[in-house]
Amino acid sequence: MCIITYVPAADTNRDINIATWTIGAFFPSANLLRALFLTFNEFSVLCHGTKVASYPGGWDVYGSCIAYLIIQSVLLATFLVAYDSGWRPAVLGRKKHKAQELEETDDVDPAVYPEAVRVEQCKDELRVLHATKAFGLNVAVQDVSFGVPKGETFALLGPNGAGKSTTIGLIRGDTRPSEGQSDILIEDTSIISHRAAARSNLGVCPQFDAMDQMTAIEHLRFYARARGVPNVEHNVEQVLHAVGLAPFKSRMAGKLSGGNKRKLSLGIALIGNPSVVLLDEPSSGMDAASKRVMWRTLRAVSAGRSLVLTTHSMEEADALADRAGIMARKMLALGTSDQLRKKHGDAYHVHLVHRNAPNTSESEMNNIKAFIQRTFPGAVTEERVFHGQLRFSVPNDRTAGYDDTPEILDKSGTVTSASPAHASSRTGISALFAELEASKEKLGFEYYSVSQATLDQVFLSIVNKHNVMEENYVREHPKAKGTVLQRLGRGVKDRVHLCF
Ligand SMILES: Nc1ncnc2c1ncn2[C@@H]1O[C@H](COP(=O)(O)OP(=O)(O)OP(=O)(O)O)[C@@H](O)[C@H]1O
Repeated sequence: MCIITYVPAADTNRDINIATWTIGAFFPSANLLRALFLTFNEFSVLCHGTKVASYPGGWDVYGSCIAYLIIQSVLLATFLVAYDSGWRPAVLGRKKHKAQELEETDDVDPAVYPEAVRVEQCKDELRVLHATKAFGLNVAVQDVSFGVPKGETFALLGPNGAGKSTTIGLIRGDTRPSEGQSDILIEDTSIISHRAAARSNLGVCPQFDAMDQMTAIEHLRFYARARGVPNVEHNVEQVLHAVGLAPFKSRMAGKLSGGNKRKLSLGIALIGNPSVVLLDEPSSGMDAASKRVMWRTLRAVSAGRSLVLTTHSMEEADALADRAGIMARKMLALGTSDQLRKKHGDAYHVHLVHRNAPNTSESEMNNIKAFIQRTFPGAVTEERVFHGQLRFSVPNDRTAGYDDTPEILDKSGTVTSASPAHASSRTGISALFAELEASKEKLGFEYYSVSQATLDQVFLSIVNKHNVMEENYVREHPKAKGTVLQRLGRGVKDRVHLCF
């Protein structure tokens, strides 16, 4: 339009040709547009002076468009294949840099470093090495390292915005790390430099079910063919049975229940029998019963594979994972549930109910509080007493809290001192029970329960310790005191496991 408006009429044809050839050299769509102009002889592009061009294959007719499109197809297809296989021109190379610096300045759980060292040399099916990803100035994942050997389920936990999905994106090869030292190896093949080869051993169950207008079995066949599985029918049947979808195989995917849709997503991830499977919130949106069916399915399919699971449900992580990593941008803590409990939730939580509840007097409750302070040094008692009920937590290693002559309550209710030998024996859950039983009658509490820290409490304890803020919270509440999780933590009540 600009050419027609501003260029003298005698030069219009020449300038339209120059413009469409120049733009067409870079954009395939410009060649299609020129071909359209030629077809309808728009702006008289098909005319040579007063005559219509006689040979359609000429350079100034369709020849230039066809030649440009052929060259562009070859170049772009080559670039696409190269890009997909992980190749990058040197100028776009990732910055060589500073994982070492990050390590030296970080203040994280000491268990994280041995894992980073172990994963450098081990033969785990999945190895994440110094994964780092920044979006502009926002560092979403910083120097995260972990390995998942065959047969292990690893749970990646963290608050919203902690970088879990970004880590999964890095493992999938969809997101490229920002740092030169980062690498992700699947069966010793780098997803960064050999994406297609590494992905042949990787299955992904995404957070949201991506279903098409096909039945369950058609979905599995489609993905089996797309992955180049040799014996499609056999593989599909195996997967249908493994995930328990055989009775629904002929149902349209859109008409499956929420739980069965998740199972179909899991089935798609298992097509081709990959050795590493990523599960992004596998039971999100499922009710309690379906969740448990899903967990059973996951346990059944986990044998002989490395599973990485992201979840917000500590219960799920506790039920499925052999090890868990708690992250908020960087890895904050890592270990088995028991190791994490021991390190970050090493306390027994006790819940007492007085026999006169709910009409208990203040002095009766004060007596119990005084008993707790005397008998369990280091115990933390909740300030509020709920109608004759009281909660307190006792550090597991209570020996450390005793002085040389600790006090205990004898049968007559008077305070006596214990020998050091007695003190050293008063550790562990059995000693806790013994002390509670010995004083139960005198102090008048009728029921009590003792539970270990849950993974929820461990999680809260870790993120509180590291002062982790939920994403956007600072922006919206600049004057807020403490982390969101601290505030949540104040409301969290201990769970009761053993009742007497
Ligand atoms: N494509 C992107 N562009 C810019 N920033 C991004 C992008 N993807 C993620 N981020 C940022 O990276 C950080 C980590 O996000 P991520 O989605 O990995 O967290 P998450 O732990 O998976 O959170 P959630 O549990 O809520 O899913 C966030 O601050 C997010 O805003």
